[in-house]
Amino acid sequence: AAAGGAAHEVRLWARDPAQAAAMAQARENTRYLRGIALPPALHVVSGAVADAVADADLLILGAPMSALRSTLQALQALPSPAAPLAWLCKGVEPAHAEGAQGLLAHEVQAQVAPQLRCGVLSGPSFAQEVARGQPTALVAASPDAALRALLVQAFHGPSLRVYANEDIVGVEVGGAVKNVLAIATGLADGLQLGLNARAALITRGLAEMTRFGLALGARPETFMGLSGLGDLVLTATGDLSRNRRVGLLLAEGRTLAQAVESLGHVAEGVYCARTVVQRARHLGVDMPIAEGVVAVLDGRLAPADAVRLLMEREPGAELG
Ligand SMILES: NC(=O)C1=CN([C@@H]2O[C@H](COP(=O)(O)OP(=O)(O)OC[C@H]3O[C@@H](n4cnc5c(N)ncnc54)[C@H](O)[C@@H]3O)[C@@H](O)[C@H]2O)C=CC1
Ligand SMILES: O=C(CO)COP(=O)(O)O
Repeated sequence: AAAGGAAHEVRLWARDPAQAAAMAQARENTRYLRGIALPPALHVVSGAVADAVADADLLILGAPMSALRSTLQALQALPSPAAPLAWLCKGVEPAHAEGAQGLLAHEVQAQVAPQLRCGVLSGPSFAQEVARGQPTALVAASPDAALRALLVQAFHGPSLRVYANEDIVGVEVGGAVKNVLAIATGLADGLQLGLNARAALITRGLAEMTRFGLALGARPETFMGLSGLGDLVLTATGDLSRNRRVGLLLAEGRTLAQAVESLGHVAEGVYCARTVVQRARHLGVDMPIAEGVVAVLDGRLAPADAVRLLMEREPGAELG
């Protein structure tokens, strides 16, 4: 990464020592980013988390939502306070033993590591394109203005524009819900329902995302930004999306297990769709497209029947 012309010294910690050793030796992450050389200023390490984060100025968590709570707990348990942290996770936390359902990442952090200075980096950003240096715009969200500025300064560069937003609720809702909606457009495209159907799903999906976010205290404008409309358009239409590919595979007649197996990577929408819908119901928010996705994922509805039920709903006001 380059900021203000200066290269950062970056330590990439991987939990699997064998994987870390292979990356360090090949100077490439062959599983995720084949053909892209790791920059010389990036050092791959594994072992104790405390050693990996020692002396760091900024921590970035590039792992799925399922890893967030345990990672925050590990940072909270360090003998000296950890550096500020930004996560890349897009989703809501699955149900867990303490009973809370569908927490956003900053809500998990407030529970387990409230002293940590935290934020999220989000927005339309397929990893392969970012790694190739293709132009990308991101959003850095945190209630902490100094951390937003630190993230912008650290990541803004010739191929990466980073905008700051204080609305972490809206940014995290956008990142979570767009994954569920990308499964929906994958289903529709897999069924060859046409471009009109896809545009309708994206637009009415954005309305669902916005209703859900407003009920959680987000600002409406955030959903018109990079982490809302921006990431929704990317993920719902771009075939690099794992969530969209799950929808395409289900529409071909694959089972969910087969679809997940053939992807080989995490599609967060598969894990968070049910909890998003449960939390929305609890808040009294109507999310018919997300409900349809859950019914398909659960095997209660065939993809074509889910679309038919959406079309058969009572007519309503567009802005209602
Ligand atoms: N891949 C992409 O293009 C983008 C992904 N995201 C989001 O970032 C998050 C991570 O995405 P990916 O890297 O694609 O996910 P991934 O699931 O493919 O893998 C991330 C890495 O995290 C590791 N990991 C999993 N659990 C862990 C744990 N408990 N402790 C330490 N490491 C652990 C995995 O072994 C893997 O190496 C997701 O929430 C995703 O929605 C956001 C923007 C773009
Ligand atoms: O979040 C992403 C792009 O912004 C990646 O989307 P997928 O997880 O669907 O691949």
